[in-house]
Amino acid sequence: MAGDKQAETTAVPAEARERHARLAEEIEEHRFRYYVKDAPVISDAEFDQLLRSLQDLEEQYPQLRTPDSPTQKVAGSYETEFTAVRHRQRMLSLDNTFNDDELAAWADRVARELGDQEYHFLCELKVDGLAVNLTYERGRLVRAATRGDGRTGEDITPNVRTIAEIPERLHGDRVPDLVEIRGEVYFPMEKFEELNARLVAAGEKPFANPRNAAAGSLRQKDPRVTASRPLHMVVHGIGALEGFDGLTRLSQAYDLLRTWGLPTSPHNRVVDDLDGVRKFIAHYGEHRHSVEHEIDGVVVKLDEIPLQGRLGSTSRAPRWAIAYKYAPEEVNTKLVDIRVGVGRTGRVTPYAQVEPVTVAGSEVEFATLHNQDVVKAKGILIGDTVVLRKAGDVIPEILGPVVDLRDGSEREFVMPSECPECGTPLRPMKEGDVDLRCPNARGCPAQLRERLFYLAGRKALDIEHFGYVAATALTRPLEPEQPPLKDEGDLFDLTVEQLLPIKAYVLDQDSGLPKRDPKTGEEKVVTVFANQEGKPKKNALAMLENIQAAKQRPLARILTALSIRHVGPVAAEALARAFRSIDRIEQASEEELKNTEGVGPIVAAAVKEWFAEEWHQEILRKWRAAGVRMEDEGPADEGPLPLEGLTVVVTGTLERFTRDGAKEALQSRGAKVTGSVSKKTSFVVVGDNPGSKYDKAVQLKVPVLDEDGFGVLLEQGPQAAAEVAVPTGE
Ligand SMILES: NC(=O)c1ccc[n+]([C@@H]2O[C@H](COP(=O)([O-])OP(=O)(O)OC[C@H]3O[C@@H](n4cnc5c(N)ncnc54)[C@H](O)[C@@H]3O)[C@@H](O)[C@H]2O)c1
Ligand SMILES: [Zn+2]
Repeated sequence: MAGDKQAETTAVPAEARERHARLAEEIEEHRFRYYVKDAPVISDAEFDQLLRSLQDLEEQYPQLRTPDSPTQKVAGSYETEFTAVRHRQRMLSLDNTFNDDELAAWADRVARELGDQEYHFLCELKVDGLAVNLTYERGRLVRAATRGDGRTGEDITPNVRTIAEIPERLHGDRVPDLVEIRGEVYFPMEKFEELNARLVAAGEKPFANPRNAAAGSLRQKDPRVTASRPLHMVVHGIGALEGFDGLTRLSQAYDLLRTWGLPTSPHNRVVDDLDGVRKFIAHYGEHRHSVEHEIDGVVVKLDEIPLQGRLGSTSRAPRWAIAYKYAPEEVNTKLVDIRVGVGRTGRVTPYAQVEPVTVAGSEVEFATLHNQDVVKAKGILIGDTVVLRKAGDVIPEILGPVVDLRDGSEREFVMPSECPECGTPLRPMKEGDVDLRCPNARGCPAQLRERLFYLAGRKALDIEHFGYVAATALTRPLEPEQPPLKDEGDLFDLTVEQLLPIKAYVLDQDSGLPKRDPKTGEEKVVTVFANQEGKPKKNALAMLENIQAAKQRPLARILTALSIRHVGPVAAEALARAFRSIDRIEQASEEELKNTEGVGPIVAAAVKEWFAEEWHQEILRKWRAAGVRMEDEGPADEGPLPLEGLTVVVTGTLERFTRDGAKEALQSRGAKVTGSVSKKTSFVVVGDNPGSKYDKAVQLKVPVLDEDGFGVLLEQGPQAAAEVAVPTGE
C-alpha cells in the first residue's frame, strides 16, 4: 500500500504540480475579488473556465485533488469587516454542466443510484445574485448571513432587514421552531444603469454588473445604504429544520414557504424525466429575458427530499442537484475607443469600439452608447476593461467598467463639437436636448448615405442591388471629386456614365469606418460599378433598372423614402390612405393631418415642417419630372382596414416601438387595443419583462407574438401572424 502511494505521488510531473498551484492561487484571488470586494476583474465565464482547467488537471492527476483545492471548497473563508456566523447546516455550491451530454451523465448517475425508486426532477431558474441564509426561530427572523465558505458566513442581518420582500415574521401558526431559508438576493437589471449613474455622480466606483451591485449593496457597513438599493430575493432551498416534520417533496415545501410569506419563484416546475428537464431548459433559454431577474442557467434538483439524503453531497456540492449554465451574455473586453456616428436624421451618437469578442454566438466590435450623458453615467473611460453584454437579439451594450484594472492611462471621452463627416458645428436640435445633431441635413455625406440606404431598403422603395456600398459610393466617392448625387433629388436621373468612374471605400455599416483587407490591413477601395474592362457590372445595370422601376411604387413607400421625421412605414400608410396624393398631403392643414386616423400631432407637425424646406421641394420637383408616381389611384379611405375586427394586447417593452407607437400601428390598421387579456383577445404582443398578462395569455391559450411576430402581424396580417405565434404550451 505504502509503495502504491509513493508511485502515485511521483507520477505527477513537476510541471503539472506547478500549473496546479498557479491555477489554484489565481482562482483564490478571483474569489477574493468576487466575494469580498464585490469587484471581479474577469467574467464569470472566464472564471468557470479556470475552475474547469483545474478540475481537468485533477482528473488527470487525482493526487492533486487535496481537500484544500479550490475544486473541493465552497468559495473561501476570508477575514472581512462583518462578524462571522456559523450556519447550522452547510451551504453548498452547485456542480455545473455546460451541455446536454454532461446533464445526461448526471441524470444517469442519479438513475443508477436510485435503482427502481420513483422520483421527479424539480426545475428552477438559476438566479444570478448572491446566496443568503435566513434563520427564523419560532417564526422570527433572527439572523441573515452570506454563504462564506459554506460553514461560516458574514452577519448581514441589519442589511437584509431592509429588503421589503423578506418577512420579519413568518405567517401562520404552524411554523417550525427553527428553520434556515436559503435564497438568492438580486439587483434588477433595469435599475442598474440608474445606480451606476448615481454612484458616478457622487464620485464613487460604479459596479461592473447587477450581480456585483447586489452583493455590494448587501455587504454594506451602513444598512441605510442597503435600504436605498432596490434589492429583491428569491427562495431556493431549506437548510436546518427543527420542530417540523413531514416535508417529503421540495416543490411542496416551497408551497409551504409561500404560505409563510417567503418570496418563492413562480417559475419552478416539476417534471417526470430528463426530457421534461430539457424542455424547461429550452424554454427559458428562449425566454431568458421575460423573467424578473437575470438568470445564468437552470438548477435541476431531485424533488423527493428523502432521496436527496440518499444521494448525499460532496464537500462542495450536493449530488442530488446540478446547474445547467446557459451561454454567457456578459464578457470582459477592452474599450478601445469611443467614436461618434451620424445617423439618418443627423443625430450624432457616441458608440463604443471594443476589442472584438464573441458573445451570445456573435462577434461584437461595437456597442451603442446613446449620448454623451450615457457615457458619463456609466463611468467608463477609453482604455478601460469593460463588461459587455449582449442579451439575445438586443444591440450589445456596455454595463460598466472594471475599475480595479485601471492603470492611469485611461482617458475621458469628449464629445466632438463638429460633425465627423462634414465638419459642421454640432448643436442640439431643440434647447435642452441632450442629443446633438449635424444641422447640415442636405449636404452631410453621412446623413445622405443613411437616407439613401433607408430609401432603397425593404420598408421604402425596395431597390434591389442598392445597398450600403452603393449608398456610400454615390455620396462620398474617393473618385471623382464630386459625388454624382447632391441629394436624393438626383436619384432617378442617375446614368451609367456617372457610375463607371466611381471609386470608394467599403464602409462598415455599424461604425461608418472603412473596412480593411484582412491580409494587408489596408483600407479597402473598390471600383464600385465597373469591371476590370471598364464596363458596367451586372449588378450596376440591375440597380439602375430597379431604380427606374421604383418610380411606380405606391404612395406610402414614396412617402417613407423621403425620410420625413416620424413618418415611418406605418404613418406613411395612414397618410397615403387618407390623402391619396403628395399634393393633397402638402395642402392639408396641420389640423386636418393631426385628425387623420393613425397620424397624430407629432407626425402632423413634422410633415408640415418637411414641406416648408426649400430643398425638400426641389426633391419633389425633380422626382416628379423624372416620372415618380406621387399618388395612389382610387378615392380615399376605401375598403376594410387590414386588422379590422381584431383585439390586441401589448405588454412588456418592445425594442422598435414605444407603447404608443405600437398602439398607433395597430389602430391605424383597424385593430382594437385593450389593456387586459381575455378569451376574446386575438393576440398578445409580448416584449421584455411582460409580467402577468403573458401568463394570462398562456393560461387562456391566446396566441402570443414576440416583436418579430408583431412585425408579421402589421405587415402580413393575422393569418401569417398566427403561424409565427410563440408556442406557449410546454
Ligand atoms: N468573475 C469572477 O472572478 C468570479 C469569481 C468567483 C466566482 N465567480 C462566479 O460566481 C458564481 C459563483 O460560483 P458558486 O460557487 O457560487 O457556484 P454557482 O453560482 O455556480 O452555483 C451555486 C449557487 O447558485 C445559487 N443559486 C441560484 N439559483 C439557485 C437555485 N434555484 N437553486 C439553488 N441555488 C441557486 C446559489 O446561491 C448557490 O450558492 C459562478 O458563476 C462563478 O463564475 C466569478
Ligand atoms: Zn455632418
